This record gives sequence, structure tokens and C-alpha cells, in this order.
Amino acid sequence: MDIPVVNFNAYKLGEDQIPDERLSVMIEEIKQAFSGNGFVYLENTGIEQQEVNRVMDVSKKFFHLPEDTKKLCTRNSDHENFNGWVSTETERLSPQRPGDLKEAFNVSAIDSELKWPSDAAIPEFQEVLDSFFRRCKALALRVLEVTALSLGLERDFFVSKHRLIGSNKNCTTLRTLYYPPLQKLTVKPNQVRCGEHSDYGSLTLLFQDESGGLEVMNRSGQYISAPCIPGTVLVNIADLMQRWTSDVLVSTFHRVLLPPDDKMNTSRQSVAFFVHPDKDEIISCCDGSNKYPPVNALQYVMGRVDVSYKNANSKNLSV
Ligand SMILES: O=C(O)CCC(=O)C(=O)O
Ligand SMILES: [Fe+2]
Repeated sequence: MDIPVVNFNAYKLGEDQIPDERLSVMIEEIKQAFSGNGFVYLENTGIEQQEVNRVMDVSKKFFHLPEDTKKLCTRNSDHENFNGWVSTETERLSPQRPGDLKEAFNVSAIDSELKWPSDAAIPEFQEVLDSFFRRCKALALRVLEVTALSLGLERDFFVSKHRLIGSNKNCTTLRTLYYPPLQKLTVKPNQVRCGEHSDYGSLTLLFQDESGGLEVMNRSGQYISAPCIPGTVLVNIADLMQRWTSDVLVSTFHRVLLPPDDKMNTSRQSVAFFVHPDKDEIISCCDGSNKYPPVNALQYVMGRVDVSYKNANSKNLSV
């Protein structure tokens, strides 16, 4: 299989700090995956499918609210954090295509002034998303530890630059995505659910519903299917991590096209956790090679966003 499944059981959430030797098999498998196609399915992470289903259920209720109610939560695009609702066709992740046929709700700084839908609309929305944010954060830190070990670095090499996840000093974002059924929409030529792109930060955790649809570019430049494997977490390397590791780990293009004709009446959901270093950190090549000059983490992400805005008339942002 082009995207391997790796058993994370040895370091699943709830397991204590494990000696590096006990992690050695997993470390090697993860290194192969991240330096190959840049994607891996992790099984036995401690995040259960039931938790993911809860997030999907509560998100669907949110996306089904009237447009006017969702508008009250709209993301402020001038702001350095990504909190809030993003409506259909507002973003285009590929500048070559029209706006993406998806909606999203972002939670980045959980202690900030994020405009949540009123309790009356969906009482449990905030609680479910906040708690899933914390679970994803805990898993992401473990994956960052294993990634550091896989490169022969100190265990906390990456984690030490991700201390402020969940505060407004870090851009890490939990994003719940909804791809509406298409039969009621007018689909423009070349328009897709999520255009070709790579993610910007350190790494991304991704959970899809069973409709699948994600495609990942392999090393030969062909798109391969990355279906939903229930109970697993799909993890991919993002651009800043590729740069940080002097291209040893690879950040890969991926996309979600339109569903087949007989599935045009079905929706799709996914949940992504985009991990970023703390805004003030300076990121220098971890091998000391100076292949890329040191860069401030916030300037890097905002630079990527700016370029995307210039390339497209509409907003183009994937955190
Ligand atoms: O919905 C998906 O499966 C992928 C979404 C994605 O890649 C992104 O938002 O960066
Ligand atoms: Fe992505």
C-alpha cells in the first residue's frame, strides 16, 4: 500500500513516557512513511472512532443551521488567528480552480473571543470541539516526539517549539469541514471540493467520514486514493516541517475531487487538526545545513497566506 498503516499502540494516549528503544520499530516505520509519500495512517492512537463520530455529528448540526445563524460566527480574515466559520466557495486551495465547494468551522485559540453558535442553537458544539482539540493536541505532541526520534534528534526537539498550542500565540487549528451535496449547486467548470494543495505548518491530523474522497500525490506524481480507515488517524507532513528537516520529510499535495455521478446527492465530512509551531519561534534546518534560511514561524504562515491571496481573487487559505 502506498500509504502505510502504522501501529501507534506503544505510545498511544494514556501510555506513560516510554523508553526510546521500545518505540524503535514504530519510529522506523514512521520515518519511512514521512520521508516517502509524507502520509501515514496511525492505528491504536487512543483517539477512538466514537470521539470522531461525536465531532462529526455535532458539526453536521452546525452546518445545517440557517446561513444567517452561521454568519454570526464568520471568521475575521484580517486576524492572525483562524477562528470561525468559512462559507462555501470562500477559499480556493488551488489558484487554478474556482472556490472550493466546502464549508468549515475553525477553532484555533480556545481561550480567545471565538464566536461560537449560541447554546440554544447547538448546546454541545463548543464542549465537543474544545475537548477534541485537546485530544488532538496531545496526540500531535506525541507524533512530534516520535518524528524527532526518527531523525536522531532529542525527543523534545519539535515539541519545545509547540508549547503554546491552544493560545493566541500559536496558529494550530482544529477545522471541521462539510462538503455539501452537489446536486442542488451549480458546479463551475474545473471546480472541486478541495483543490490541490499542501498544508502550511508542521503536520496535520485528518479524520474523514466513510465517503472518503481524499487523494494524495505519490512520489511519481500520480494521485492515489487515501480512503477512510475507521479507527485510524491519517497524519501528514506539512510545508514548514519539510523545510525544517531540509526536505528529508516531505509535504505532499492532496485534494478532494467531486464525487461520482451517483453520489452527487451525498455530503462529505472531515476534521483536520493543523499543527503549527509557536508564532515567535525561529525555524532553522534541524541538520544545521542552512539549506533554507531561518524563518519566523508566524511570518512563514502569513507569507503563505498572502501569496495565496495574491494568486486568487477569492480567499485562499489552508491552515
Ligand atoms: O477534507 C479532507 O479530507 C482534506 C482537507 C484538507 O486537506 C485541508 O483542508 O487542508
Ligand atoms: Fe490539506
